[in-house]
Amino acid sequence: MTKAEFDTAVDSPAALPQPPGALAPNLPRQLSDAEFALLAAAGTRREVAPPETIIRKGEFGRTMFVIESGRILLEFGGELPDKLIGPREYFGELALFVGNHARVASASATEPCVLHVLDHDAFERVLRQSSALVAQFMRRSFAYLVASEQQLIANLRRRNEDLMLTLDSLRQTQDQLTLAQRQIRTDDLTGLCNRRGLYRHLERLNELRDPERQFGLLLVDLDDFKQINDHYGHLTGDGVLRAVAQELQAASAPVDLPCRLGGDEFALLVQVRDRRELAERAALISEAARQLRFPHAPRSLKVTVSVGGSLCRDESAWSVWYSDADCALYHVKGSGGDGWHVLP
Ligand SMILES: Nc1nc2c(ncn2[C@@H]2O[C@H](COP(=O)(O)OP(=O)(O)OP(=O)(O)O)[C@@H](O)[C@H]2O)c(=O)[nH]1
Repeated sequence: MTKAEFDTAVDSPAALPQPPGALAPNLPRQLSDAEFALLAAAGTRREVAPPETIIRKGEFGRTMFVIESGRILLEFGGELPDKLIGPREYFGELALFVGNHARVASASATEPCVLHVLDHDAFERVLRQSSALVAQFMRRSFAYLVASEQQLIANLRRRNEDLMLTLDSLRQTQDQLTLAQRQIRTDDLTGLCNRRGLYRHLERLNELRDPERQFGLLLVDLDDFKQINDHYGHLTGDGVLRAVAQELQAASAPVDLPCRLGGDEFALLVQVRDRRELAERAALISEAARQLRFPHAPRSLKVTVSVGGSLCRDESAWSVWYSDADCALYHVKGSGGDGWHVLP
C-alpha cells in the first residue's frame, strides 16, 4: 500500500463506518472475521490464567493483544470506569501505532483466555500482506480513540461546569452569610453597630489597637427624649436618633467604633492620645447635637445630649470602662443635661 492509499483509507470520511452518536461506546470494537483471522495468524498464541496481569498501566510496551477467548478486565484508573472485553476484541493497539508507548490501562485475565500477541514486526508483516484490511482496522481504531478522547473532554467540560456552578453557589452562600452576620451586628434604625457588634469588636481590640493611643469610652444619651417622642411623634423621634447617630459617625476616626446600645443611648469607643483629646471629642458631639436642625419638624424641636466619658485602663474589663463612663454621664444628667464630662 502506498502512503497516498493509506492516507486516503485513514482520512476519507466515506471510508469510515458512521457511528450513530460518534461516541466511543457506539463504535464497533470487535474485529471482523477477516481482521481477526489476519491478526490472530500473525500473532503469537498465548494462554493466560486469571488473575494474571498482562500489561500494567504506565509501563512502556510495543505489543498489541487480540482476544480469541476469555475475558480481560481493563482498568484505566482515576475516575474512568473499568471495562470488560472479550473474544474478537483487542487492546494495547496504541503501542503498535505510535511505537514505544506508556500503557493507559492495566489488563488482567478474569477467566482463562487465549490471546494473540502482535509485536511491531508482526504488525509490519500484516500491513504489507493486507494493507487495505489493516488500514480499515487502524482507521476504526483511530476513530474509536478520537471518540473516546472527545467523550473524555466532554465529561471534563461538564464536570468543570458543575464545579463552576458549585463554586458560584458557594460564593453566593458566603456573601449571604457575610450579609447576615453584618445585619445581626447592625442597628436597623441608625445603621450603627449594635450591642452585639460592640461585643464582637471588644473581642478583637488587641488586633485593632493603635500602639500610640489608648482607648476611651464616651456614652451619649439624649436629653428628655421621651418628651420628643410624646410631643413630635415617634417618627420624628426616629429621625432624631438617626441624626444623632450621623453626628457620632462624623466624630469617629476609622479606628473608632460608634454604636447604639439601645433606646436613646449611644456609645463611642475611641482611640485617643490623652484625656484632653477625649474631652475635645465629647465637646464636639455635645455641640453637634445642639446644632441639629430638622426641616420637616416644628422649629421648637431642640435636641441636646449628655456625654459622659472616661479613659479605659488596659487592665480593666469592659464593665469597668462602662461603669466609669456611666458615672461621668450621671454627673452631666444630674447637672441638667446638655453638656459633657470626662473623668479626670
Ligand atoms: N422614636 C423612638 N423612640 C424610642 C426608640 N427606642 C426607645 N425609644 C424611646 O426612648 C425613650 C427613652 O426614654 P427615657 O429612657 O426616659 O429617656 P429620656 O426621656 O431621654 O430621659 P433622660 O435620659 O433622663 O433625659 C422612651 O420613651 C422609649 O420609648 C426608638 O427606636 N425610636
